[in-house]
Amino acid sequence: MSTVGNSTNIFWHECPVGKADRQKLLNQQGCVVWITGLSGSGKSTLACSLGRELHSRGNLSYVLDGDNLRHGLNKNLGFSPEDRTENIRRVGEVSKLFADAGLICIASLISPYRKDRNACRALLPDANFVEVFLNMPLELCEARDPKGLYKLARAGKIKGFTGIDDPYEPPLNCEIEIQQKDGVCPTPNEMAGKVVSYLEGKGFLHAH
Ligand SMILES: Nc1ncnc2c1ncn2[C@@H]1O[C@H](COP(=O)(O)OS(=O)(=O)O)[C@@H](OP(=O)(O)O)[C@H]1O
Ligand SMILES: Nc1ncnc2c1ncn2[C@@H]1O[C@H](COP(=O)(O)OP(=O)(O)O)[C@@H](O)[C@H]1O
Repeated sequence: MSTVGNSTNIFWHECPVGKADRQKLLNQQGCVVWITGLSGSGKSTLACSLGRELHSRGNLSYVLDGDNLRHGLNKNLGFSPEDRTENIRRVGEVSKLFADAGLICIASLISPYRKDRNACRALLPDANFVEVFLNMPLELCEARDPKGLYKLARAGKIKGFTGIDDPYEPPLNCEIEIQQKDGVCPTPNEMAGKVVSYLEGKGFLHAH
């Protein structure tokens, strides 16, 4: 019996079917691919491309996209520092559950604060958290501006927009960094290929 946070007198109930059993069934290792970067850097594009590639290889994955989760699980949260932290905390916990289910969980959120991403990492065995930094220049993201949000932020109509008047803290030790090469961004397929190669190399795409 123990106390966790505000929960008192709680127990942990162990089930007979565990992570190892599910991984065997799925023939893969559960993990979290955490994609971070500015709005417009290509997070959702990479998440979808990676999801498609894994699906075609027979691997089960699930995409947790920041924008989409704010339509449900996180719809009571805004973009204050406290709300962003709570947003990332919740998605970190959900990602942990998906990884425990044996899936390749693909989380794509701006997740601008290093300490929040590191807290998500700390929920899992370190090797099972694969941080992917979409390191695209602000100028490129702003030029893309598919939702017109940078324009609104520059006009002062959105306050606290990441990269404009709100901080983004780049990772110091991520597993994968995706950058432009000679001023050219890799294609979505190339970006996904880089992540698949990493997962393959680490043995996540097969049962051990
Ligand atoms: N103030 C502000 N700053 C940044 N982004 C904003 C803001 N207001 C709305 N949006 C839209 O919300 C999307 C980011 O949501 P996230 O949950 O990923 O953000 S965070 O991780 O909590 O910072 C983000 O989507 P992406 O472009 O997919 O990143 C924006 O469309
Ligand atoms: N690798 C890429 N090459 C060219 N365009 C891209 C690439 N990745 C994303 N885009 C485009 O950039 C815009 C922003 O991508 P998106 O995935 O929505 O970013 P985010 O989820 O980080 O906001 C979209 O219009 C998308 O088509």
